[in-house]
Amino acid sequence: MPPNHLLLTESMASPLGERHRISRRNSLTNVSQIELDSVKLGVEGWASLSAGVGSQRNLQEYFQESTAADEDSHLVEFSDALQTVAKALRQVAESKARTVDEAAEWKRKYELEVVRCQQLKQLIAEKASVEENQDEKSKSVVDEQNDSESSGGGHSPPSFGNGVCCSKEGICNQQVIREQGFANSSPESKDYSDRKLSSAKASFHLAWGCNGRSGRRHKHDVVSFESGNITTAVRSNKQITLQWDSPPKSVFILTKPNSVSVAKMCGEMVRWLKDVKNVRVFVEKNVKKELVEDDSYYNFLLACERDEELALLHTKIDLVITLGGDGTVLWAANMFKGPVPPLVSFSMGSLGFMTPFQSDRYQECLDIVMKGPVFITLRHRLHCRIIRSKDKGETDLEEEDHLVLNEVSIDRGMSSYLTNLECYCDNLFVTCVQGDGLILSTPSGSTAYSLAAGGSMVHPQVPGILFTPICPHSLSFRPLILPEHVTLRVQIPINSRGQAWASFDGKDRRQLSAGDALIVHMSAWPVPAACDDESTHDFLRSVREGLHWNLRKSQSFDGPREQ
Ligand SMILES: NC(=O)c1ccc[n+]([C@@H]2O[C@H](COP(=O)([O-])OP(=O)(O)OC[C@H]3O[C@@H](n4cnc5c(N)ncnc54)[C@H](O)[C@@H]3O)[C@@H](O)[C@H]2O)c1
Ligand SMILES: Nc1ncnc2c1ncn2[C@@H]1O[C@H](COP(=O)(O)OP(=O)(O)OP(=O)(O)O)[C@@H](O)[C@H]1O
Repeated sequence: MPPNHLLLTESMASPLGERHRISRRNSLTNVSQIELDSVKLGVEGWASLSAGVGSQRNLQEYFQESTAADEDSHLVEFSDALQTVAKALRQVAESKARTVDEAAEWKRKYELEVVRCQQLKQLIAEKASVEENQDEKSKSVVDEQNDSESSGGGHSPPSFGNGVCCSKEGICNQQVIREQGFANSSPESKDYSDRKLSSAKASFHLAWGCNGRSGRRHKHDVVSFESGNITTAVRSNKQITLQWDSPPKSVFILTKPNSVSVAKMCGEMVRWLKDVKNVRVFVEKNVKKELVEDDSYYNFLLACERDEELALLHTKIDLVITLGGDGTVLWAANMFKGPVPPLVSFSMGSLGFMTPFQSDRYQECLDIVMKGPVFITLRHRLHCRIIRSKDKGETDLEEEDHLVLNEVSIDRGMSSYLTNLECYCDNLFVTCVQGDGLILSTPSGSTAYSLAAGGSMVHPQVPGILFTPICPHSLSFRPLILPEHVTLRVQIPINSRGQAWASFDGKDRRQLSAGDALIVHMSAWPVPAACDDESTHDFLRSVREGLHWNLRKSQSFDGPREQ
């Protein structure tokens, strides 16, 4: 027995013990395997000693090396296993998010289909009533003729314009305003007065031409109505013209709050619209109250008192007028969750990027717009849907919809962590936003928050969705512009460190928790904004005058020095 036998067996105990533990954890070995290993190690150690190489130091090094190598290989195995599990978890999360997304998309299609069916039903009912009216009319004419023939005189029957325009033109914006169920209303009932208001809504059509108003090229009608509401079913990047078929009869004025000059202008405009233009004027509830408090003359003003009335506002209003800045335009757009009547925005704010009309020339401007034809910019909006995933339960999903004219932004709010936003475009993974957040903007919003975050300025008629990161923590994360038809999904990963916050046109902040998703696509309901001059001229003027774009003193040229 060598003198250091004792030392040898003690030194062997520790590494084998460690190995034993690891093997047990992995359930790969059993007792006999460990015994075999011990014998092997003992023999190898003994052999090296007996070969005369061994010293106490050599033995220690030998055992340290073999232990480290063993541990390394098990750690590698362990980390491989962890990676496989992580990959599987990610695939499950992705497929779940995809399913949620697809469900939302189907729901959206279903809702559109329901709307379409309702409109078709309305159309059919409308045609039937027109035919009935015509039958009755011809019958009464025949009756009258008979009467006059029999009595030798008489007068014409009362004329109801109901549906004549629609029967003549096919689809026009009159159709949407006739709510079902009015047929039996008595003249005293509220329904009847609503109906009177509704059926007085003006009719118009849109057209686009390649060279604008003065162009010689033929202008084509754009059938972009769905029962009279402007949709983006047919989008055109050409200049669009709005032509009234009958003059506008009802106007809704929206004003910036807490401004004396705006309130004064509103009062003046209301008088002019009533006395000179003879139109019905709607204002917000609080505005009517303030005006009436000052002067009882304003008692004739109409205001929507109930939410249900607000939801049907588009069926009563021919023209929306805003007095304020861009915020008032956003406010007006937000009031219409579906179709939006043509909008005329007067500049009474500081920047006024989307407010082309000068308020001191309001009579002249409104005269032109109400007479038509007038150029309009179809400002596209984004439809945003928050899908909540409470406790990750499949059935426990809450949904919430928003329509934005500028943008939806997702930021880190009060959290000091970087955002971790997984972004998908039509279910294709795009990127993970690590930074302060992300802006999904319309071309109209490209000159607002997105611009401040480094996004491009885009003409409002260019169809697309801007994908602009906010302070990304990566040198190569540049903004993108995606085509208008895509559906974007921003997913808060389950393992996200912090929460995120979504804002819609800078308002209605909503917290997004891990597992929640935001789905964004182009809405079918744009804001038809009247142009002062023409869409491109208005845009370039705003860029130059509002933002002082590329303002620089020209270099001087005094000519070459004379030799
Ligand atoms: N860092 C930023 O630039 C920043 C930060 C937050 C919000 N915003 C913008 O403010 C908007 C909300 O506007 P608000 O008036 O209710 O808030 P606000 O009163 O804070 O005004 C924001 C400013 O943005 C301007 N603005 C708004 N929409 C614009 C557009 N489409 N093009 C050019 N400028 C525009 C307004 O004229 C105003 O000067 C949000 O939709 C967002 O785009 C910008
Ligand atoms: N009718 C309204 N009711 C309540 N709030 C409104 C209304 N119209 C506008 N606002 C809000 O008032 C704020 C200021 O409005 P707006 O941006 O039009 O004026 P401004 O700040 O003077 O103009 P600018 O944006 O050009 O600087 C905005 O936050 C907007 O959301």
